[in-house]
Amino acid sequence: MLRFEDVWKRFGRDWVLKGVGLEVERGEVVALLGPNGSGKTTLLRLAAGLLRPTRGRVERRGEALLLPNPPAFHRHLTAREHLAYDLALFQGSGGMEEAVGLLEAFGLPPDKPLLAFSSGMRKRLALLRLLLLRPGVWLLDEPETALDQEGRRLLLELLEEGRRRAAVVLATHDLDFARKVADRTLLLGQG
Ligand SMILES: Nc1ncnc2c1ncn2[C@@H]1O[C@H](COP(=O)(O)OP(=O)(O)OP(=O)(O)O)[C@@H](O)[C@H]1O
Repeated sequence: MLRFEDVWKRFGRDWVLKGVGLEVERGEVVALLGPNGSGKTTLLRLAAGLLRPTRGRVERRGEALLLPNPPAFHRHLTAREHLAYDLALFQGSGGMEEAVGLLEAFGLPPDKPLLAFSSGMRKRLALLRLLLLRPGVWLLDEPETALDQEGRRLLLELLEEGRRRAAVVLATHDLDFARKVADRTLLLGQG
């Protein structure tokens, strides 16, 4: 579903990624590890097609959804309005009835503007979009942050679902979390 072939990325004079190779198929969860500034977010943005490699190739089959950290939303919309907007943009996704059911299951108020959501609530909404919009490639930037215990439980369940439906790449600083959820890890920032 996702393939990086000898990918190099430079910003100005600084090389952030140097010859990254990566292949992720449906059914696999790969964790990106590495210190601050080692290029994890850059790799996710390349995978999403938001950046181009300076050298090398990035290939992807199917739609990708990037969950940035913190999640980015149109803050004046309510959760229900935002999901209606998302559904209009994404092909092959679920319907509004499913959206409302998921909001309930994730404990989120449908009619409150998102600017009144806490950071954990925004994170939950971002995770919910993965189930609703059904992308083939899930790109998650520090998905475990801002979540309470119940939110973390939802995330672990969601990643099991992700493993069934998609190719999943996630960036994290939490080694225990990476060990628990990932089939493989890729360590960035090593020379
Ligand atoms: N658009 C950009 N323009 C210039 N430099 C950038 C840009 N995006 C990222 N960088 C630089 O690339 C390097 C890698 O950044 P990136 O955000 O990918 O790291 P990261 O591993 O995700 O870090 P963190 O763990 O802090 O989230 C940093 O030095 C950063 O300043």
